[in-house]
Formats: sequence, C-alpha cells, structure tokens
Amino acid sequence: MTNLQMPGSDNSSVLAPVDPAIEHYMLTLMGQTDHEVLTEMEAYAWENNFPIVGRLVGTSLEMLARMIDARRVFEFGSGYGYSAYWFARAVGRGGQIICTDSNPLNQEKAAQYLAAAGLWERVAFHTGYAQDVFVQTEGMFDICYNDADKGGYPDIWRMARERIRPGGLYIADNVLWHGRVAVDDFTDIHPGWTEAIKMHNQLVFSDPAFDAFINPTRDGVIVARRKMA
Ligand SMILES: C[S@@+](CC[C@H](N)C(=O)[O-])C[C@H]1O[C@@H](n2cnc3c(N)ncnc32)[C@H](O)[C@@H]1O
Repeated sequence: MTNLQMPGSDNSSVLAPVDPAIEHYMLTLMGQTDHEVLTEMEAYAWENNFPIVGRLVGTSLEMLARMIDARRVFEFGSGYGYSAYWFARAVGRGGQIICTDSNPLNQEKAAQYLAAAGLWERVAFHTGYAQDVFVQTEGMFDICYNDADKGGYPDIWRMARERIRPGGLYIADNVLWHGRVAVDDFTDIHPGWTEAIKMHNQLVFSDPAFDAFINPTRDGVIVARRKMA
C-alpha cells in the first residue's frame, strides 16, 4: 500500500469522523489484503482523484458479505469496480455482483481490472442510470450497496429496502459526508446533498423492518439489516 489516505474526498472537511492517524494505523494492519490488481486500482484512484471506498471499507464490505453468505449483490454507482472487487471475492464462483455506472469508461476499466483479478465472471456490469437498471433487474438481493450521487440517496433507499431478503443488508457509503451531517454551518459542495443524506439516514434508522448502525470509518458507512419476518 503506497498511499494511506483516501483519494477523492474533498479537503473542506468540517469534521474528520475518525482521526486520520488512527485510520493510518488501521491501514498498516491491512498488508495481508495486498494484491497486484488492488494496488493498481488504488493508484488509479490517486492519480485521478477518484472516490473509491478504500481498503478499510473494502475489507468490511467483503466481511459483511461473507457473514451473511451473500450470493447476489446490487451496486448503485460502481465506478471502475473497486468496491465490486471486494464483494466479488465474497460471493464465490456462483455469485453475482450487478454493477451500474453512468460512465461507459468505468465499465471498460472495471472489465480490465476485475478480469486480471479473476473476478470478472462474477460481475454483470450495466452502463446507465443505476435506479433504472435496478427497476429493470428482477428478483431479491442479499445486499444492496449504495454509492451513487448523494441527492438520490432517499429514493434509492426507498426502492432498495423492498428487495433485500430477510437477513440481507443495505449498505451505503458517505453517510457522514465529511461531518456536514453533524453541524449547522457547512458548505454544500453539491447543493442539497447534505440534506438528502440526513433524510436518508433518518429514513433508514426509523424503519421498523431494519436494524441499523453507522461505521464511522473514512466517510461513514451505514449498514442496515432487514429483520427476519
Ligand atoms: C463514489 S463513485 C463509486 C465508487 C465505487 N463504489 C468504489 O468504491 O469503487 C460513484 C460512481 O457512481 C456513478 N454514479 C453516480 N450516480 C449514479 C447513478 N444514479 N447511476 C449510475 N451511476 C452513478 C459515478 O459515475 C461514479 O463513477
């Protein structure tokens, strides 16, 4: 691992949920997850300031998926496949990650990286608007993972919650939004996104069909488990 901080986060953070020195320390423990392809994907993120979830969150995605024996995962906003790398490892040979991204170049890059990692056959990548692809894709999911544009978070939660199997997970990145959700005075880099994330978090935590928590690592990851009937 060459870089210890996360690319793609803006530097106007109002609050760092976890002290950067602590995140740095945790990353120094992650050497066992090193893989040539992963290192290349992380280098690409750095060079292009692309907001991947990073190693600390990636390992937690893989572990959560393994813990519930996930086989079918839907990703809203896959970028070039970094988060899918972790899910694809977890679901095994018969599993499937349905990836979505609006930029066709990201699909090309994902194919290149994930094929090199031996994981591409577990991925069905769709270039397009994630919410539309979701509606066009049938069936239930073990995990719905949301990392799309933040203004869409409340609607994505509303559509995803119905299609997560009992015991399955809804996971969304950036739910602390560099601390903006916790203060009154902030600069919204995209108008309306902070309010959308706050509404989203409130909807998830107040839903009687789900139990939820937030892992404050990096920019905050919400994990909500659909209760058994
Ligand atoms: C934060 S990045 C995803 C990073 C990825 N999950 C990872 O950690 O490797 C968000 C990506 O989602 C795409 N995106 C955002 N909103 C979208 C939407 N509604 N439909 C499809 N793609 C979307 C953007 O093009 C961008 O590549």
